[in-house]
Amino acid sequence: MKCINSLRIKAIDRNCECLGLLPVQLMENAGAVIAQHIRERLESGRVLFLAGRGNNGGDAFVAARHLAGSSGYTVKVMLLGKARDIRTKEALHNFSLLKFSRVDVLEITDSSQLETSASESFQEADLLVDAVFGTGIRGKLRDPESKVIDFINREGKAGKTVISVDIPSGLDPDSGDFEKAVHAGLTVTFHHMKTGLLSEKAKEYTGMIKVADIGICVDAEQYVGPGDLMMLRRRESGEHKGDSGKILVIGGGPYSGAPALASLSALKAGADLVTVAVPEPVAEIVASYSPNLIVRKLSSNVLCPEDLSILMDLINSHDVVVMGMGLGRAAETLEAIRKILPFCRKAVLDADALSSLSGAIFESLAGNCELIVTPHAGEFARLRNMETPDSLESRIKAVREFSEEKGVVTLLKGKIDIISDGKQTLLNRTGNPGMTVGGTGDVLAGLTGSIFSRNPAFLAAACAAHVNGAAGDLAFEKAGNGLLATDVLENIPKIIKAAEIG
Ligand SMILES: NC(=O)C1=CN([C@@H]2O[C@H](COP(=O)(O)OP(=O)(O)OC[C@H]3O[C@@H](n4cnc5c(N)ncnc54)[C@H](O)[C@@H]3O)[C@@H](O)[C@H]2O)[C@H](O)CC1
Ligand SMILES: [K+]
Repeated sequence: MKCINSLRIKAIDRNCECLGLLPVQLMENAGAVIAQHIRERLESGRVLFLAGRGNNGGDAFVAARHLAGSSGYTVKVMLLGKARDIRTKEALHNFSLLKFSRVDVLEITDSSQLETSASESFQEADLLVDAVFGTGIRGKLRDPESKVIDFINREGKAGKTVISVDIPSGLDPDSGDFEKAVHAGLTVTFHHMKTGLLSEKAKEYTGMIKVADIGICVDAEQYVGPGDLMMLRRRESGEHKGDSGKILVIGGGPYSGAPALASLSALKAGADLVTVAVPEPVAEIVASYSPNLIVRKLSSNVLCPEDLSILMDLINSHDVVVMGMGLGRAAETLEAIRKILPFCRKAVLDADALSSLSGAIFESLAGNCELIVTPHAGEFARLRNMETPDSLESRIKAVREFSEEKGVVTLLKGKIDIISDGKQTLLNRTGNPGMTVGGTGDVLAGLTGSIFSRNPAFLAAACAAHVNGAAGDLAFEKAGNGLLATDVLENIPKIIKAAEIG
């Protein structure tokens, strides 16, 4: 059964919104499902909704409005807080819909009200709807919410049906931990099972669990979108130089542009410091590309095992090593890469470096180097020693299996990029045919390394693919198929800024 955590839900909601499916529409669907479950358990009678100030409460407002419209029900909403304090615009939207004659709303601002005026509402009710907290619960419980949970459980013990909206209030949706929680008879959770609901300790609180479809479009979940970028770590004020990433790019040899593109891309994606280590003959030219780059000369005209001594300090003093672009495939270069990798904590391997990878290498890295590989279809075929399938479904399967088997994150570039860590898989559909121009892969590798320095590997690779394609789409608007890798490079800060992750 597919399980999901509260951060992912927020990302999917945001992706839905960017695809035109608004949170209030999802809330309307959620509330309608709750109303249906209430009708199935209570043909007529008095229903008390305990509504928190977040969107969990918003779902209850919608369900209350549905029931108020059906004959045979008396509907009361106990709002925990003042309507004017409702933070989430969606919940407020539904609260405003509640100003109907047939919905009685009680604002509970102080726990003492529960001992007096509000307590008979609990006794009179035939069914209670627990919508105090959903996936937005944080930290220690405060009153009146904490007291309301006691009241709900008291009535539940007295034999009343308690339906919990999304999560029994008080349970942590991801861990299932709780200080205290509602004992639900039925939990109606939305879209996917929540990991916390399946935990041993939560079992006695959830009652029967129903997973309800609320109309979330599969694209919001399957394709990288602004919601996923929202999950990236943000730069905090007061950070020190280097906190936003120190990237070591090891590239060049036959080519000098490739390592420069990767290095500049890492800087434009927000890295604080980028050092680029290149063979001696191209060092001057790479340095001439930009004063922003710190250039280190390797010992000869291609990367070779003797360079390890030069590189050791650099590897230790940088967060991520991005390797491959323009290195060429000389045997001594591939040998050098195999010697370097075990000393890296985080690495992005692209282009020629991928030719150095073999089963033994992957095994030697397991556990000490987190690796992201960014092959195109041809490089992926060489990595796997078999053709890269044509169909998207078969490619997804191949990428997932390869990633799981090798213990790496794979970003397989294509019309639709496929990103997997062997368990999760995301697709990316930003980008355009103009991006087949040379150098865009180098830009992507540097961008990936930069985001990876501050985020988990899978999320970093997925978001890098999205940002790179979006930067390429901006370039396409201006230059069509004449776009250059440097145009993509120039657009990266705009995309990063728009996603507020810079
Ligand atoms: N895609 C979906 O699954 C949808 C889910 N919906 C519902 O939205 C909630 C999540 O809404 P959110 O506003 O993020 O969180 P809550 O409603 O749980 O808000 C909590 C509320 O309570 C306050 N609070 C948090 N912690 C505490 C505490 N320890 N003590 C007191 N108060 C606390 C906080 O300030 C919030 O205001 C999800 O569960 C679903 O029910 C959408 O409606 C549709 C899409
Ligand atoms: K709830």
